[in-house]
Amino acid sequence: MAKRKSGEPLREEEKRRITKTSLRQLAGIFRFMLPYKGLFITGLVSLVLSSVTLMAFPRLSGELLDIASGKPKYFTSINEAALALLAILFVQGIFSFIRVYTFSIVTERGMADVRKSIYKKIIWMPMTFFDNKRVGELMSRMVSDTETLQGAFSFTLAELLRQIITLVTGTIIIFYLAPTLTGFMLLTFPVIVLSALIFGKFIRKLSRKTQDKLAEANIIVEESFQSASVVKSFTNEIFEVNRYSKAINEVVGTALHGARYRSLFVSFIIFVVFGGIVAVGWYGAKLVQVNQITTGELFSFVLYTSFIGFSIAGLGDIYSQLQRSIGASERILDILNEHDEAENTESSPLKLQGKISFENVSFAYPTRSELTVLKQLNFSIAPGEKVALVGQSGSGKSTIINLLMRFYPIQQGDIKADDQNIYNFNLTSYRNNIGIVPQEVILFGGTIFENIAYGKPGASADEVRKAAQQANALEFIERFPEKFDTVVGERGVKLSGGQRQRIAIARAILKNPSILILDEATSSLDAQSEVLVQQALETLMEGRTTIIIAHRLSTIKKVDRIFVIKEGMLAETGSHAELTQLDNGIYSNLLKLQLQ
Ligand SMILES: Nc1ncnc2c1ncn2[C@@H]1O[C@H](COP(=O)(O)OP(=O)(O)OP(=O)(O)O)[C@@H](O)[C@H]1O
Repeated sequence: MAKRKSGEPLREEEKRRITKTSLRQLAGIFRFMLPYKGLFITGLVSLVLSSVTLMAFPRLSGELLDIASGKPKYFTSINEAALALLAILFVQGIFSFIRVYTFSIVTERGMADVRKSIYKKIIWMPMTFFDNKRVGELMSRMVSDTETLQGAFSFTLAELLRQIITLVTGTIIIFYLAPTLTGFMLLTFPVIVLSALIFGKFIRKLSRKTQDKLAEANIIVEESFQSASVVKSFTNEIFEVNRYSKAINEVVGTALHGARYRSLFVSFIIFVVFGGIVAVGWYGAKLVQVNQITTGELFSFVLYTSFIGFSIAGLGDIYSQLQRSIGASERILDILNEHDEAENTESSPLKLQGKISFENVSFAYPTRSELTVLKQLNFSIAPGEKVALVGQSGSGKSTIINLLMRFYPIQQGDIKADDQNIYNFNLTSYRNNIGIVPQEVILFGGTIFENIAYGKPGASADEVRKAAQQANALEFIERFPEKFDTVVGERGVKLSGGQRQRIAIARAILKNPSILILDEATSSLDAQSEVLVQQALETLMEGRTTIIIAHRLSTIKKVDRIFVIKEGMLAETGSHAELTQLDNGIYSNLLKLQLQ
């Protein structure tokens, strides 16, 4: 997710009206700053003091000129005035240091708390949440929204306050210093501000168009790089180059169209602003001539107005930063207010025997409520029994496992473990009793040791070694130069499919669950790996209730019972021998197909 720079025009979805309610949204995030409120207030006070102190600077600079021309007001010598200026710089330096440092502490710590809270929230969300959200979207919540807020708390809010202080005190001082000149200047002001605002808005619209075009071109890059194999297999390199060139040419066209107006805008602004300066300078010089103000006062006036001018110019950017921050805090609060699965009760030790029963279970995924995936499903599996789920793709096998894992709430019926409703257990205690060896083994980027110990965080080296041995993994691990410390995953050694499966088996052995779920890999391993994996699985299955989503004949033959699932219902049950005897049975037909 690209970081949005300040000064970049806001996208339509980033626009937020700054109202009481939207500011309250931003304030909602403030609760994360509350633990550091003492520091935050110190920062605020330092900010006010440093801004106010700095406002003495233009006046004292003017005083230097007045002393030189023999019309001193506050000091008698240039040296004295220069020393006072240095003292002011020094004092405001101290205040600025305190402000920046305290704000940094508050935002770094506060935002770390926000990040931890979002992460904790998301990782505890139920599966339905992950079905609805894309990982990229969640990442941007974690990365760019928190970054925007960090900017808001460490910089934007402070800047807003500083600009307002400068604007208000600056205007009061120039009114006091040279009322007629200020009056004259204020007359020229609306013309400059209004024309800049109207023209500026038009220019921003144009530059947003360029950005949209650039985004379109970037999508082509992203898509084609991600699907490089598709591009190549269709030999569409030239087609893609042309597509990208066309998109980039459009960017240039739109950008140049905008550039014409931007160039006009820049020369216009320079003319108007400097025109204003000339007008004020002309009028100021006349006032000096008739001794209504001193040269020093005119100089101070010019400095103050430039301070004020910069503040006004900065406010526009701060306004869009604030809008962006309100959007970010809205999205973050939305996530933080979601209902997660974290339970208030401590997980207690629970050791199930492993009896499983589905009683009249009907289910539709929350994201596709119109499709009933499981229909009045009934079955019971005895402790230690081995069952294979067989059925066509989409028949509902994985769904049965998802429900057993309590990934989704069911709409009808009961799922029981050891004759108790599974929804009555503490979720963590319950899931601790189930081990899964998935079809696609996903290893984390750490070492082999860490990946096996994932099954039992805090496991000792001996336990991990023993699990690896039982999973037939020890031999290949020992052959790596770094043994258990070998880094797997994205970087480092890539493990073969069979090796990855054995790591997953070792992980499950270490977890020592009463209920085991094996989702057989569809892609076949070479004969030797297959034997090693099978042996490891048999060790793993010993004494555990096992449900296998079966694809291989060799596994199916060995199980106690086979459940044939058809369209979310149990169509046939029995042992391999029993089901093969059925004339025109689904299982026997499937078998014939496989054998063919
Ligand atoms: N997360 C989900 N959200 C919505 N619908 C889903 C979800 N997961 C699966 N489905 C739908 O539920 C039905 C059953 O899918 P399921 O994954 O249980 O089938 P399966 O028998 O395991 O298939 P396969 O052998 O291909 O893995 C399918 O129609 C599928 O499209």
